[in-house]
Amino acid sequence: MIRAEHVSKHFRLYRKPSDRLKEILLRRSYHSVHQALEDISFQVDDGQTLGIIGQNGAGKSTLLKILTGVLLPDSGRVRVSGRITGLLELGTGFNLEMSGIENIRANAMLLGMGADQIASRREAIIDFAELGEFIHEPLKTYSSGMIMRLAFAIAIHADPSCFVVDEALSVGDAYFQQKCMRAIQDFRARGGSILFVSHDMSAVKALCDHALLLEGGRIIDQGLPKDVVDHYHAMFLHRSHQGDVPVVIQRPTEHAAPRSQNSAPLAGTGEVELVKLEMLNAQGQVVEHVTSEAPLTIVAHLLAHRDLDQPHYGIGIRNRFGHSVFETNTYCMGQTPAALTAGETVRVEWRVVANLIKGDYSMTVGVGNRPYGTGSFDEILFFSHDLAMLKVEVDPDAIRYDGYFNMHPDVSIQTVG
Ligand SMILES: Nc1ncnc2c1ncn2[C@@H]1O[C@H](COP(=O)(O)OP(=O)(O)OP(=O)(O)O)[C@@H](O)[C@H]1O
Repeated sequence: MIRAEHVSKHFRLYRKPSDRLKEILLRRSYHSVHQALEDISFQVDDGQTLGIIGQNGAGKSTLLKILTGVLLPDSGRVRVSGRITGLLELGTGFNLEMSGIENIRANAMLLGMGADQIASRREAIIDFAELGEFIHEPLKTYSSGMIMRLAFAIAIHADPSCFVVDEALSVGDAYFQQKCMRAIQDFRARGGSILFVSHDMSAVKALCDHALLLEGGRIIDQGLPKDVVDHYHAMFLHRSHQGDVPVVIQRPTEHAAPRSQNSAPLAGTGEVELVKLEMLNAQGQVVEHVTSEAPLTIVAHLLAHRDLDQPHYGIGIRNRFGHSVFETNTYCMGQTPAALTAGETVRVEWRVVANLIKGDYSMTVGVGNRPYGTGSFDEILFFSHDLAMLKVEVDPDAIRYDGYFNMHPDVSIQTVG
């Protein structure tokens, strides 16, 4: 269990190093104060994973340093039941002149392991790191990925009760990253608590039980990973908007229930309104459920409150974890929709085949203007998730498959020997 209670931390910023000395000698202030963390409180229970997200400089590393005891908070306190380890400050305490084996001993002692414990875990650490003969070579001959292997192997074998997973994990190759993720999942299944700090929002949604969003050193949102990640994405839409009207970012208040079709958009200027969103079956009837593999038509009626010279329309389907199963927009599809005049309503009809596995899905709708790049827009007029729910049921006679969706494989089998 990890608990942070009202943790705050500031840094003094000096414009030049000599200002520190001047401050002492002249007894005048030569610094400005930067509040890196302000009143941070949360708890991660045993067997739980908390995702910490936020833009560069939001305070994530500072928070991790305080949790792991590398930095002291100005006020507030942190309580950790047991040992907290991770890859923070990758290889802190490693000696580059010493071999991998020698570093295992030194680093494990730094993490608080006793001599007997180190001796009994040594082979397991060496096996996990898979460094071959390099384990006998000095660390200065290692690549950053090899150092990460060693650091992770030691940290996960140090019997932690809390494990910090941060971007340092991405230094490893794909094979080792997957191995680490499996070890972390096992650790969680045994009751360990995990702090997961990442810019990979899909991973946050897939791995975490809860998430918190930091901005300017404060927690501006916390809750289900899916909702907090939506909020984070909405912040980017906010920033990318170049128009005159401020973007409205609205957090859904009720996590479980889908928002009504006329609720304010999650992000957008509000200059386009979603009047109606319907799903129709092959017979043109409005439905909320569909059989896997059946045709489905999604119809959005969108009312423009201002002229749009290059409008584009987007659609998305997400599963119950908030993972995007499919999304596209008319720009990505190479379409050039007609310009819209204020007061006009446009009917956008998407005809798809619901080749999805059984489950609950939700609809995303977006409207942008003036596209550029690989699917970005100068203006986002409307963008909202969870607008309508779709239940996909499985036809027992259909081809059986698992995963997210049916890729309609073509298979051939030959006897070759
Ligand atoms: N030792 C320090 N002295 C002065 N300012 C600091 C120090 N460490 C961090 N800061 C400042 O505190 C703020 C938070 O930094 P922090 O590294 O915690 O952010 P972050 O969310 O981890 O960012 P990133 O995603 O880029 O790693 C930043 O504005 C940073 O410049």
